[in-house]
Amino acid sequence: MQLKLENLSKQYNKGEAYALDKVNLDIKEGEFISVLGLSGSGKSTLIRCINRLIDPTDGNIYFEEKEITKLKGEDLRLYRRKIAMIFQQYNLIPRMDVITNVLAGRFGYFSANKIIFKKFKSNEIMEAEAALEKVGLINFTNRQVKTLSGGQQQRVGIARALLQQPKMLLGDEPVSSLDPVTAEEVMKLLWDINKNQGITMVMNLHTVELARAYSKRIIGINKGKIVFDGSPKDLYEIDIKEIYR
Ligand SMILES: Nc1ncnc2c1ncn2[C@@H]1O[C@H](COP(=O)(O)OP(=O)(O)OP(=O)(O)O)[C@@H](O)[C@H]1O
Repeated sequence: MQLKLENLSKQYNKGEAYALDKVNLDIKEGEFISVLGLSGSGKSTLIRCINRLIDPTDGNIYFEEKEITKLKGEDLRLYRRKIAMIFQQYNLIPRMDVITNVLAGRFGYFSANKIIFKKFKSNEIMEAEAALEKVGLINFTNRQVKTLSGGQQQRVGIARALLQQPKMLLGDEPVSSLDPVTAEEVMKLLWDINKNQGITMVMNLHTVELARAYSKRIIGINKGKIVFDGSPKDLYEIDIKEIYR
């Protein structure tokens, strides 16, 4: 198993409802998983616990058989390099050019200052160009990010994630800000990367249609609990009602 969650719970504030409630989940290397649920159901909390952007209140997380629930410092940094993330609002530096934004992937989770003052080596630049080639943006390396369309910006986000050479890619509603056609194109790109590079995908998605079309496994969350875990063909109307109840 690549990732194992055992009774994972998250309560942000004492007395409040649990955002995640005793979640158990096994993820194999190379899976393409979509996570569905209402706004506030706990989708973001789930993926942010996986990459330890937030600390779970209870339970355990194992990655490649190693417990990572309480990693700190350098160990946590090394773990996070293996788990890349893409976001609904892309989280790029709009004023900077495409290639610099991609090179930020070198830092895993980056700070703008570090990038501005960093001199990159030629092999790092070649890697960034290769990532841009993969996402179809090789002719945009010197363009300021803010001049790109939403779909192109998310491609930059994906290229940046690839530069981390991750084993798993997490997406927090990565196509929710895009029009339906562009959303499909970005999903197709993620699907290709999953197929060709074997990177495990866990994507929070906002439509059942996208989840059905691009993932092999769908996880439905309602009020912090997993209420569906199966293949798209086993997702019936009654399951969808349960997820969006
Ligand atoms: N930093 C926080 N502090 C307190 N409560 C939080 C925090 N982040 C999330 N929550 C709460 O935890 C619950 C789950 O939120 P989460 O963001 O994980 O849901 P989601 O399914 O990703 O929703 P959305 O699609 O709207 O982002 C919600 O009730 C939310 O209000």
